[in-house]
Amino acid sequence: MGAPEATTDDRVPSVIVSHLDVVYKVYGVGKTTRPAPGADNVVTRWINRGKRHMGVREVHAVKDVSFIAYKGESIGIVGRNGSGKSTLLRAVAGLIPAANGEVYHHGQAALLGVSAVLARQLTGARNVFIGAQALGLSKQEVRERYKDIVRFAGIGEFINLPMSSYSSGMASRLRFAISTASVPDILVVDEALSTGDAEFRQRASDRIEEFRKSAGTVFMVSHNASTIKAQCTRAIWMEKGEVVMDGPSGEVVDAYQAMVKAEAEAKKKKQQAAAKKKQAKEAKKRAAGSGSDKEG
Ligand SMILES: Nc1ncnc2c1ncn2[C@@H]1O[C@H](COP(=O)(O)OP(=O)(O)OP(=O)(O)O)[C@@H](O)[C@H]1O
Repeated sequence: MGAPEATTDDRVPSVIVSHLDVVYKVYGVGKTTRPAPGADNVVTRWINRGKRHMGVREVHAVKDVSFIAYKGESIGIVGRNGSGKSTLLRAVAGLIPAANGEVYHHGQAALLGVSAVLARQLTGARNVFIGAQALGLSKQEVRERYKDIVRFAGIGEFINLPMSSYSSGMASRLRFAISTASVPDILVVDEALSTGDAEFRQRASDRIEEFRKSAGTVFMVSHNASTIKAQCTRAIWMEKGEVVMDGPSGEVVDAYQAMVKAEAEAKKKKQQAAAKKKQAKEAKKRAAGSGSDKEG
């Protein structure tokens, strides 16, 4: 299925993904390279000296993906584990290079997540400054927004304690609050809404919705398909690195969930059939055993 029909002609593209391929190279897997049979002689060994090539495995995580995202859209990516959702988001945020194809941005893209720069041994307060500055805010801007960030995180006095003493919910709330202190044109959210309590999730989704309405573009991944349905205007279903469906979030999520359900039912049926077969085999064995006992 193609991208959703334009409802108006004045939609403004924010991200254009054109025939995008992302390939990971995993080094050090498999066997060392061996010379071809018959070629293992002094000369080839000398030529290959020092080249103890470990195998390189390529993982083609995103395959020939194309779509256009518009301002004011929130796009959820659904798909099973390993289907390429996070890789696609990271490529959209400009964090992974394309092996082929292009990603064009109209505006600044940022992955929601400052985890990499935060330090667990430092206080939440210190991390607010580190994280917000990493997002490009000046010290003065962080000072101005500090109270808002802390209020949004809702962690009270804990802000003055090291982050290592936080529960995972508290840490993720603070990360979210810091990450959204500076709002880019294109916001990429990777599973941020799955943590925290219901109240925080609501506030987080309100913040994302506000951002979308102010003509930003939001991309998000969530393993919870209902989050995508509730939060997004559009969804893209990925399967083995390829786009299976792209359209209104309700339709795409329903189709994805129907596939997951059908697969689970088929698996259950297969397991039941296998169990039945095993039972029949055991019964046959027992019957044969008792027959030979009688004979004996
Ligand atoms: N850094 C990496 N190096 C090598 N392979 C990777 C790397 N990151 C992801 N992959 C592989 O790329 C494929 C897509 O992974 P990706 O994390 O994008 O999928 P996903 O749909 O987000 O998965 P999940 O739902 O489990 O988070 C998988 O086969 C994964 O093993």
